[in-house]
Amino acid sequence: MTPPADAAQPAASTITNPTVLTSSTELASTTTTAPVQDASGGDSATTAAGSSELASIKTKLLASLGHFADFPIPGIKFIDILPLFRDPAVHVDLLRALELQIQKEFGADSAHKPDIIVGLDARGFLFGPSLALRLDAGFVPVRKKGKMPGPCVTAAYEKEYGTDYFQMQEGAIKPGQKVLVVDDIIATGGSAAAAASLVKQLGGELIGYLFILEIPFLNGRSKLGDVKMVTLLETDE
Ligand SMILES: O=P(O)(O)OC[C@H]1O[C@H](OP(=O)(O)OP(=O)(O)O)[C@H](O)[C@@H]1O
Ligand SMILES: Nc1ncnc2[nH]cnc12
Repeated sequence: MTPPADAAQPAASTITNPTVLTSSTELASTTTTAPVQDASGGDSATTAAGSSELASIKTKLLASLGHFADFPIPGIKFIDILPLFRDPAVHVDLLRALELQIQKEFGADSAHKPDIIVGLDARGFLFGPSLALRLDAGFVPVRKKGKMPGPCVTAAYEKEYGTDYFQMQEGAIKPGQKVLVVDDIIATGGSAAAAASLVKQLGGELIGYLFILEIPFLNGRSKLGDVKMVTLLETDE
């Protein structure tokens, strides 16, 4: 199967901590258009308190992940993000951390305020719509082939354990709209690169990717080209 023909340059953002992406670097001095306010009236992600809150939440989120050997096929170490949604307190923490991470990474640059959050089938649907509401953006799904009515654009891709097809409904993104692609995990990067190809087919402007978790040894970010990639957590498994 031919993977999407996206560029193969490493993404701009670099991860330094092998386990938790804490805020060791200075936080952005300004915020996105949907800032989170802290108790002092400042934007949370710009304060030391915001930075410390983000680090603390990340530790809790990492501890909530599940780990399963040989699923869905032998040799795969499957990381289960579903426990993040079982406990409402952890679910709230997750959304808060994603919002803070976006503030930190994208700052107030209006060029990086998304019009549309694109979530990938199926786990990107678990948090994409909630995040879109927080960012005052629309939500558009990328689905596996054959699930949506009407004319669709299609992209084939290979992932860590197989080949698949993604689709997006024609007209779901208007030409020139700024798009942030979100998903739970980036492994080989095949799924995210296919989603990017669909966004481009519809004329959207891809401004970045956001993942809850990265599996770095699979080097998925090498498939994403020169587009900003933000990840909350990473694992060395
Ligand atoms: O970086 P990649 O190698 O492409 O892998 C990452 C993708 O794999 C998983 O989805 P999966 O295709 O298993 O579908 P699901 O969400 O429906 O379980 C995961 O939710 C990502 O979408
Ligand atoms: N190792 C993994 N764990 C969970 N989801 C995945 N999607 C692709 N690879 C995965």
